[in-house]
Amino acid sequence: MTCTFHLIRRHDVDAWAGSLSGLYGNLLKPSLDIILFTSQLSRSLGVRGTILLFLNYYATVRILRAVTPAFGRLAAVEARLEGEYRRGVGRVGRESEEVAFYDGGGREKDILSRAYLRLIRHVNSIYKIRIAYEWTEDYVIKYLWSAAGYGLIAVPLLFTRTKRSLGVQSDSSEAGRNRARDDAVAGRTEADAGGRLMYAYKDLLELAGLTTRLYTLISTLHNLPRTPEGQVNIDGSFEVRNVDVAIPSNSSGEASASSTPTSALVQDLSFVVRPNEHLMITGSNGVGKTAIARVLAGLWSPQNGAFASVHTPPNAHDHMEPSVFVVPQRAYMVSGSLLDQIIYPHTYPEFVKASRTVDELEDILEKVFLTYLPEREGGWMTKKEWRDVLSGGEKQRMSLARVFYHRPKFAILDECTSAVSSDVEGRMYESLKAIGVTLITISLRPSLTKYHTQLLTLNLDSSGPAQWMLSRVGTAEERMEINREIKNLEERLADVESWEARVKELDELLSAGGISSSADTT
Ligand SMILES: Nc1ncnc2c1ncn2[C@@H]1O[C@H](COP(=O)(O)OP(=O)(O)OP(=O)(O)O)[C@@H](O)[C@H]1O
Repeated sequence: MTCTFHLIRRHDVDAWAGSLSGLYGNLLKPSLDIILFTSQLSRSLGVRGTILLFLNYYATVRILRAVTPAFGRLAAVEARLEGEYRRGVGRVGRESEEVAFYDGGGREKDILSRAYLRLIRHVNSIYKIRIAYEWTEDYVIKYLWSAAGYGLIAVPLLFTRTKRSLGVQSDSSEAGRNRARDDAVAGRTEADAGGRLMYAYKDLLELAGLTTRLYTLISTLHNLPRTPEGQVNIDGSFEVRNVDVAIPSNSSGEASASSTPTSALVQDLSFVVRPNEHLMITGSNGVGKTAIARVLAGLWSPQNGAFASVHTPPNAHDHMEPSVFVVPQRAYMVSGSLLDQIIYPHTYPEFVKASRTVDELEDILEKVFLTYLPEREGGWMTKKEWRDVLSGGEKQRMSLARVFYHRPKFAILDECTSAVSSDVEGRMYESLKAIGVTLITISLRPSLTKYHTQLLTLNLDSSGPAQWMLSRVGTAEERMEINREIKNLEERLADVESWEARVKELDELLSAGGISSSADTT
């Protein structure tokens, strides 16, 4: 029994706790080492001690099982939320120009903030659950097992009548061993502190890297060019005067003061688009058509110093709808429901606040030939990755649906119907004009010219900026009148031959009958 007393000591108790932790960590399956350990220990503990030991195992497992949260499910939800947030950040980064054209910054910030808050709330809830769980785990494993250990140590004392003097002797030698062990622990702790300092250095380096990244982000944001001050034309026209269109030349994006003629894509551009006078901008690839759209939308500063100006019509009084709406070349689909696609960059609460209705949206879908979509996709509130679900032509028609929804005074359409068939394209253009939207279309399709009244043609010039020419297209009535006149003249030209033949006949008659012609008489 004395032997038992020596064998079961504090470090044995610690070892049990460690083994149990390992056992629990291995999903409660008895591992080989715990079986060996228990069998060894049972020799010293006897039958009662072993039964108590197993009862303790059982109690611990039941308690930990009862308090263990579903960590697997929590981790899966965390991964999904983090994925959603990162996908959102990636989308905005990748399609930043489209978002800027739509003026959708606020909407995107709202979407990303919501995704971030959902993630952070979930992570915080995991931390809270983890604290409660780890607290319970520590208490059960440390204290329940310590208590059990001491109980087992007491077994020989409680159930035998041997002399305690032996225990006293052993105590004094035990105290010596304990001191030695404490010294060893102190030494280990110092070494451990040194190790922690090294880890702290690594953490500091990581922190410095993150700080640099943050600094770069803040200084880049700080250096961004100020959005050009919008000048408003009270008469409601869109006016561009003496503007040089050039690629922003430095990282700060400021219009280059030394903007030489060679750096400008188009030089000294001027035109006025009055309401219902539609302008088409055409020219070969890379000539600078989209660059003009960027200047018109206020993304690039107009250059040419004080001479340059871009005047836009004033926004609506309630600021709910913009006076100018841009549909970019690449169709942009926002994350959200089918309804969100049409009302973008508005949110659903804004849609409700503006008293707009689903019936209106159905009318709009009719105008862009997408009436089948809500039924096919399972309703207006269906959420999908629309970028992948809709075809190229469907995405472009959805982009045009936004113009029908927002009804701006001017719509800048940057080759946004290139994947739509010509007849459908023409009908959509007619519908837009019918609701009073003035079009500024960028296109390479000559078939679109007839929907416009002015044509701005850009011609590439290898020696410098593109040459531009503004011409009048004419209304449909004017074109019909000209056609009528041409037909009339052609009909009259067809009679020329018969008139010539008659003149010849008359000449022959005069010469044969001796009748002198009026010309001869005179
Ligand atoms: N951000 C930029 N940085 C550098 N070069 C640019 C930038 N944006 C446009 N460019 C260049 O400016 C020129 C005009 O581009 P732009 O997109 O306006 O052409 P485009 O006439 O619209 O052509 P396309 O018909 O192919 O759409 C191109 O040579 C293009 O490479």
